[in-house]
Amino acid sequence: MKQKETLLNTMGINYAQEIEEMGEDHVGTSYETPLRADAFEMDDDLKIELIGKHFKEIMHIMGLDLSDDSLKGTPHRVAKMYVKEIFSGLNPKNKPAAKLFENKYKYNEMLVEKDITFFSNCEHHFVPIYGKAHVAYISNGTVIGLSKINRIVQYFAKRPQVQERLTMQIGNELKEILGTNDVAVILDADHMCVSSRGINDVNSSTVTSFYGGKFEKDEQTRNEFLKYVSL
Ligand SMILES: Nc1nc2c(ncn2[C@@H]2O[C@H](COP(=O)(O)OP(=O)(O)OP(=O)(O)O)[C@@H](O)[C@H]2O)c(=O)[nH]1
Ligand SMILES: [Zn+2]
Repeated sequence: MKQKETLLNTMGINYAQEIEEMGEDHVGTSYETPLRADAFEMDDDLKIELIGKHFKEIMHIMGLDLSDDSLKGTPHRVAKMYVKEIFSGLNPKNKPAAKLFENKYKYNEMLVEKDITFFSNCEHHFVPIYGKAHVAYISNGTVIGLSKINRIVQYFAKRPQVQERLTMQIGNELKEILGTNDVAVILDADHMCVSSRGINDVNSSTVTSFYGGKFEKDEQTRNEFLKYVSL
């Protein structure tokens, strides 16, 4: 109960003032998602309750009749979807465990996991970004379970994102887990904030890349990766 009271106090005008007073301090300076230090003091159930309340208010302001039986469950549905699904990657407790193996078979070539479908959301408009991720690494004695590469991509995608940061978060996470700089990531994605609104361009897509170690320094290694990836 105390938790709820304290946290409710952070939700209104005071919260907005607090952010303003912090100025640029609350903005992340690196590839980390800019999160406040108290981001996970609230548990998921409370987050769902509060987001639902605010979403209901948004729908009410738009003039929608919340007694309509198709609309009345929407605030809770959206809140649950935000916390448990499309933004669940904000919470480090949802980070996938990386199953690692010893590279006993001494496979020393690059491994490419390509065409990993991902869904994310643009942090500027909160509408979908969706596309393919292509990931490569060269083992430094450790091998990662293939599905864990997909899971790492999905984990960082499930945040409000810009594509550049998503690319770097995936690349840096793999470097850390695998203990090697020899990691490459390419994302090729469509932004619905560009296609379904605004400039309404349905044909353009965005390509971003991350090259570490040999992928950065050695053109032949990079070209080999690019050969496997069809954009
Ligand atoms: N660099 C980058 N920009 C993005 C990404 N996703 C969306 N954007 C852009 O963020 C910008 C936000 O610009 P604003 O001018 O504040 O927003 P807006 O008025 O809705 O702009 P329009 O989309 O041009 O209508 C837009 O140009 C988006 O295309 C991303 O992943 N990376
Ligand atoms: Zn956008």
